[in-house]
Amino acid sequence: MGSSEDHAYRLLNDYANGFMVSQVLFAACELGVFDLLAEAPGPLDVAAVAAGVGASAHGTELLLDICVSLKLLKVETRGGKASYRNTELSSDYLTTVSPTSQCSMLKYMGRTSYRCWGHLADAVREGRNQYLETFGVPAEELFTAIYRSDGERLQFMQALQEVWSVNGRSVLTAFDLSVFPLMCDLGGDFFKDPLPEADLYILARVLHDWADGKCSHLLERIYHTCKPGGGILVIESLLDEDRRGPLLTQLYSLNMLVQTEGQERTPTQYHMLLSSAGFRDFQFKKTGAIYDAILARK
Ligand SMILES: C[S@@+](CC[C@H](N)C(=O)[O-])C[C@H]1O[C@@H](n2cnc3c(N)ncnc32)[C@H](O)[C@@H]1O
Repeated sequence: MGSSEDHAYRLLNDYANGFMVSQVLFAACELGVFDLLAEAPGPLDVAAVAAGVGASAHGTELLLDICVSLKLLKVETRGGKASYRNTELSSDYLTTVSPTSQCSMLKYMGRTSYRCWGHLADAVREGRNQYLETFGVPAEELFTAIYRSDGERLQFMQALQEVWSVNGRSVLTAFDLSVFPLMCDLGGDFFKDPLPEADLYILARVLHDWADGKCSHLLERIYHTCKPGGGILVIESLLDEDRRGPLLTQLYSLNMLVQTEGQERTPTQYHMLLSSAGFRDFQFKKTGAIYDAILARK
């Protein structure tokens, strides 16, 4: 007990040091390490990477070697000189040119979510998001901090799309949507503006931002505008019914606490919200990927 050989102690250390791994990813993307290596004609040494990303040689060397340990980079040493190149993982997901790039998502997480998570204990204590403490923005303005500049707005938009470049297929093929000729992804102010008439309304990662009252208000508005026989496709990460998993969805729910007014929900919770708004024929599909799909009909 209590020795560094102890499994429990190692696990504790892994958990405690996990934030450093996230920061390595965020920083390497922010500095453009993977893009530089993707554009280079061959592997680059520390001095070339440091010069290319405008960073210190010492810091760059530490960062690159950790990336090797994390399997984000490969290193080869010739004549005592180390040269680095991207692995398949970083080429696929960490270079901006890749169609499955997650760079904007990681930059958004580093610049926005991570900063809110720094106030997690307060969020738990107070049961509300931490925008005021983190960005000086009123807690009820959920998207003011995220859209705090044109650059951040664009970054967030790209981040949203990046997730679907990897996860889109599994949620859009969960149900046969060919019976819905006219689909609508809502824009404008969906709480106030008139909604366009459609056969299918897609609400992806929207309900998890809001408390039950606002979700019900939005779903009732959609129900009233939806064509008879039409439907609603809700795309969210579903919690297990006992709310004790999956771990990633539990973490997302905590993220909703620090960043929104909402939470991740179980299939039963979504069923209740949808049926009280009038929707019937509730079906849900766990896709096995990060996001799941729910379909209900008018
Ligand atoms: C978590 S994002 C999900 C976006 C997109 N559906 C996706 O899955 O990639 C939530 C979106 O809701 C939008 N939003 C927030 N309040 C809104 C409102 N009152 N009317 C319309 N859109 C709103 C935000 O701008 C943001 O783009």
